[in-house]
Amino acid sequence: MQPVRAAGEVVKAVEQRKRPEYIPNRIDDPDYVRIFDTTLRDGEQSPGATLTSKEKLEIAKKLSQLGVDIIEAGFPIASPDDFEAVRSIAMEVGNAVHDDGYVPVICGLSRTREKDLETAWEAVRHAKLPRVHTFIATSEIHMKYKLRMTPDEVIANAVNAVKHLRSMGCTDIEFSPEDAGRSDPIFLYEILAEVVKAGATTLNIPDTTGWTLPHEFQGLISKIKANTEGAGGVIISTHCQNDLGLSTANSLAGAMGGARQIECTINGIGERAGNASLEEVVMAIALRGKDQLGGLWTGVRPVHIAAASKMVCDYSGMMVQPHKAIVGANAFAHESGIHQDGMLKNRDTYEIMSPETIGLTRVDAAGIVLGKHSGRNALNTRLGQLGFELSDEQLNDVFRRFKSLADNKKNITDEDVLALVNDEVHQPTVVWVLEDLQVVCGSMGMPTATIRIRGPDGITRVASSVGSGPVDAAYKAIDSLVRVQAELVDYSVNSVTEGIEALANTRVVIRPAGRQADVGYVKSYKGGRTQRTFSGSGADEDIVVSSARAYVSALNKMIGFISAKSAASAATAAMLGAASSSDSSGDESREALAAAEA
Ligand SMILES: CC(=O)SCCNC(=O)CCNC(=O)[C@H](O)C(C)(C)COP(=O)(O)OP(=O)(O)OC[C@H]1O[C@@H](n2cnc3c(N)ncnc32)[C@H](O)[C@@H]1OP(=O)(O)O
Ligand SMILES: CC(C)C(=O)C(=O)O
Repeated sequence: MQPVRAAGEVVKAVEQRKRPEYIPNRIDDPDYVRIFDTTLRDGEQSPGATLTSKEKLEIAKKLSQLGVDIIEAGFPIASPDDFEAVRSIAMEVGNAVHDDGYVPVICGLSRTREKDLETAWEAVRHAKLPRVHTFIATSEIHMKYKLRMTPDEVIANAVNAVKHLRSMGCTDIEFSPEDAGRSDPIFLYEILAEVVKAGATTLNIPDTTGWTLPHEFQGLISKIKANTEGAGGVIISTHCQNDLGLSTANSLAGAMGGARQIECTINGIGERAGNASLEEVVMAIALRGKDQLGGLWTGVRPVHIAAASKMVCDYSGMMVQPHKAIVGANAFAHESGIHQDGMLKNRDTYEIMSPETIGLTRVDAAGIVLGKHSGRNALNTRLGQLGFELSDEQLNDVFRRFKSLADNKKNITDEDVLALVNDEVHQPTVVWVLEDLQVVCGSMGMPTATIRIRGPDGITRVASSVGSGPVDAAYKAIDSLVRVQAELVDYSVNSVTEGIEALANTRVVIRPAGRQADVGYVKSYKGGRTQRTFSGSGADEDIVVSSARAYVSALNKMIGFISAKSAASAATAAMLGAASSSDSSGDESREALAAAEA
């Protein structure tokens, strides 16, 4: 087994290896696999992923930093903008030679038509290492229905295209028999042999519809390799679409079958279900190349993967799902208790690579995300980071409440944890009880709330207020009677039952503000101090009522804490609402409180 810390060393060692000199139809190291990135061509074919020329140029620079061998920059005949994007990438990125002599090959895609080929060559030819990639379909269904050509016409088109490229001075020529995965292998051998004779230097084998299985694709590649070997030097390449979710597996199987170029995209974006994901292919080879893939290696520097992934997400608008391998938000996050316990004891228990390997740094060394499945060890560790040392008994109490909170709230934040501890330690000694609430709201006029609330002295008071919305109006009405100053830190609503009459469960977190702002801080593990917070929850079919209940409950806890600190003062007594008037209006109660405060 390759332990993870040692895997980090393996990655570093790969990064320090010098890639073989670039020769189109030959690689002097038999284990070196070229990475051909087609994010800007196949990736841009993802519905809705259109990129501007400027974005393409930025991505190409990032790909060069990542160290991919070939950048397929676009399909120049597709539009003047595509042409310009490919041309500027060829001029700029294709001439920016790195200190170690590496510069990416810049490639443009083209049909077999002369005008396409000329446009593609014109777009790339100023790069230091220009390549044109031409293709034509070879499966029966494509030839018959799409191209409406006989197999002989397809061969003639392919051969003429390669010859035309040669005649223009292009010496790095990739040819793809589109839909090879569903083509007759005998026909493939025939057309591939012809294009190699005509001058093709790379034979790319596209599984255009993601139809093949790994063992099948490996077999196809090894037979193609055996059949073309006699034709002279040529590199075999894979291009696997992901329709059955097998693109990475098929690409690796292709490499095991003898392919020495893998086509892939950042985040696996591409036509339909996408393409093989660069980060998956590269990391699989980096981590398992030595022991399981016959010593294969690539020139990609994994430490730039996270940044490249983020850039492609941002520019293409194609978000990565949270559980995406390598680059998903959860790829290095651990939520369940048993895993968190393992991670805290030794990170190799649940991680086969560290996030730093792909250029990520994480705040929490063990990648712990508190949630429904967390255990005591994880919670206690986070509490320790937040500056708390709890007895076993206190931990058990907090843990019980933590579990019930996690049942209703997806993400448990540090604020939640702080509020739980504070709530547990500072139970309310005085209680305001929300009796009634009425709101008027809608698209006309000012949202208004009227509340009837009973104070700790047993007296019921009424107040009204306007606000920016019904919840805000209700909170302001409550504030006018319960005279503590609080700032809302967090507000969340979950429906705890299904259907139209679902029960809304609201949770708020508040902290003392204004005159009370200075009451009690805890040390934060990020440095500095964190103010105490107090949480409250309320449930009701009416979302405003549940919000008001949650707020009153949090206020009660905060008042309990403040009163414990200064129980004897008259001002505190007033603040707690211990005024003597009975069933009064908001104004009367405010006057009574003001008098008591004086
Ligand atoms: C598997 C792949 O991913 S291949 C790459 C796919 N990418 C793209 O298509 C994106 C860019 N494409 C485009 O902008 C346009 O399709 C263009 C500019 C290339 C062509 O546009 P149009 O000339 O209007 O043709 P249109 O797209 O409608 O049809 C494609 C034509 O190319 C032909 N064709 C398809 N592949 C090839 C090929 N490899 N070689 C020659 N002709 C081909 C088709 O048979 C069809 O011909 P027809 O019009 O005589 O029936
Ligand atoms: C142009 C070729 C390589 C392609 O994208 C495919 O067949 O999927």
